[in-house]
Amino acid sequence: KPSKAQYFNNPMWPGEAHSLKVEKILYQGKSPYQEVLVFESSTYGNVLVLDGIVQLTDKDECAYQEMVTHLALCSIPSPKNVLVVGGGDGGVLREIAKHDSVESIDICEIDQLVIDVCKDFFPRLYVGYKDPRVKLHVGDAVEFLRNSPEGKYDAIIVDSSDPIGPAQELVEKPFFQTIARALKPGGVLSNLAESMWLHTHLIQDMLSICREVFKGGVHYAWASVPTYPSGVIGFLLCAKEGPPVDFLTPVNPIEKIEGATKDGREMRFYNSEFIRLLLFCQRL
Ligand SMILES: NCCCN[C@H]1CC[C@H](N)CC1
Repeated sequence: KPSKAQYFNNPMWPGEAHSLKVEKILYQGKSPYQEVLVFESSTYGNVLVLDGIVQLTDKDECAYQEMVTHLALCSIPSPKNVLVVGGGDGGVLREIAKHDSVESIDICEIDQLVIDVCKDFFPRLYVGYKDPRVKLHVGDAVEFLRNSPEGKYDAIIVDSSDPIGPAQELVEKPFFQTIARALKPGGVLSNLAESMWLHTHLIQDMLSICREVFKGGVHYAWASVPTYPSGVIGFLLCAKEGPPVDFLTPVNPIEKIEGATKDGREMRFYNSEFIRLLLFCQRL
């Protein structure tokens, strides 16, 4: 059991710690990559923790999964081939599946244990794997992307853990170059991009790398996720050179997705009013 002092030692957020009241430990184990913990909290439902870092909770996962997915997929007219890097819990798969234009969804997750644990304890996320368009690859995403055909994907979503440990190389230039190579001209990337309160230097580094690699434009967006440090998480929205992409003027009919309340496709966070507000702010 870590000492109280050790709680403040995470290099991603030194000097701060976050706590949730634990009702019951549901799973505790270790994969070749990380320690995996699932517990039932008193106020946020079930919680997934990897190497001591909260990855998602039942209550607020919708904000992250919807935003990291729809900010990208709503910015291109009709996404067909989509790749998820990481995302082993299945939440992003669930969100991608709401887009009828999508024909194939590849997912490359390095840790099979994360998938197995989410199957048992996060059914509302694991439902993403039920979609027949999903093809799961368990392995290293850098390797997977290197072997992917050039220009295969309309959109790539990098839903990784923090850039320490297994995900360290996912914020370096070679990785973004392999992403750009795998995207179609005018294809889009939505990439986890940490907190603007805590990681400004990392975000600046990622922005400058992405501005070199993605000539179609780079934007930083964020969402409120109360159980992430500082209560917000960011996303880098990048477009590969080609047909113009305007992230602030969604071309993919959001109403069509939101309107489809059939079979539980309603949104719990993302909505077109919100985007219009963003548009409005952007044009002030
Ligand atoms: N699909 C949920 C993945 C969560 N991604 C990360 C979890 C840890 C956070 N500090 C940053 C986002």
